[in-house]
Amino acid sequence: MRIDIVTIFPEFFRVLDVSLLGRARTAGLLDVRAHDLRDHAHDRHRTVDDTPYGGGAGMVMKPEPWGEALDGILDEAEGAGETVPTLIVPSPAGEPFTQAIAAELAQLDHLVFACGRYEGIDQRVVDHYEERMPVRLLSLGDYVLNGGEVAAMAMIEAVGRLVPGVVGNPESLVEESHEDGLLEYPSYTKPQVWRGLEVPDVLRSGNHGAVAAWRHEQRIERTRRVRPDLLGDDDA
Ligand SMILES: OB(O)c1ccc2cc[nH]c2c1
Repeated sequence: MRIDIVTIFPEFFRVLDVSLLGRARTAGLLDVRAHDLRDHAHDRHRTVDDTPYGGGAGMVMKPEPWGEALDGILDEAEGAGETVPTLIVPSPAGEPFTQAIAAELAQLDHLVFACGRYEGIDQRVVDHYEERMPVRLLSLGDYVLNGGEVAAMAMIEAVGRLVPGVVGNPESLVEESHEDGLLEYPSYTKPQVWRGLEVPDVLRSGNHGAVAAWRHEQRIERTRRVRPDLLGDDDA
């Protein structure tokens, strides 16, 4: 999977050179490229924002630098005969980003993240590129960050780890929270007793069926307690 990120803070994404995603990049499973939006602003001050039409506080990101940056990525993909990438725009006004959407995006060949700042990106950028490629406005949750970079980082990690081969043992992706609508079961490791707290006996029983049943019940109980909204009416 190729991932392009357009941002005024490309250095923010250097962290993707380490850990799991760093190894995936080295292995050629992920090709992540951060682009500086200011490289596409050609005035002396490399201006990427301006005052909002209609007034109001703050600044809006100008459409021209975005057009040049996104055209460059699109034209390269089209010139190489590649599939049209999907544009992801992190936004508090977007649809909630979920594990299901992460799994859906992990099937694609090429994602482009447009990281806004200030009061956001001129709406005509989304309107224009909806004519050329799939566009998804996605929100991390019902809160507001100062820009799209943190949200993009979270989404890239959630998607990237689902790309086949990135996680060494695919089994570790099964029964994770939200993978199948339930939260994950509690996990334990040695020592058997820690500060007077014991590991549940069933986990040391060697009875795999009993362990599986206990874990499933724990998932339902935890989901019912913490996230009843994830359960259907007859399970809540
Ligand atoms: O909360 B967010 O996901 C988010 C995304 C993009 C921008 C741009 C300016 N503020 C933003 C907030």
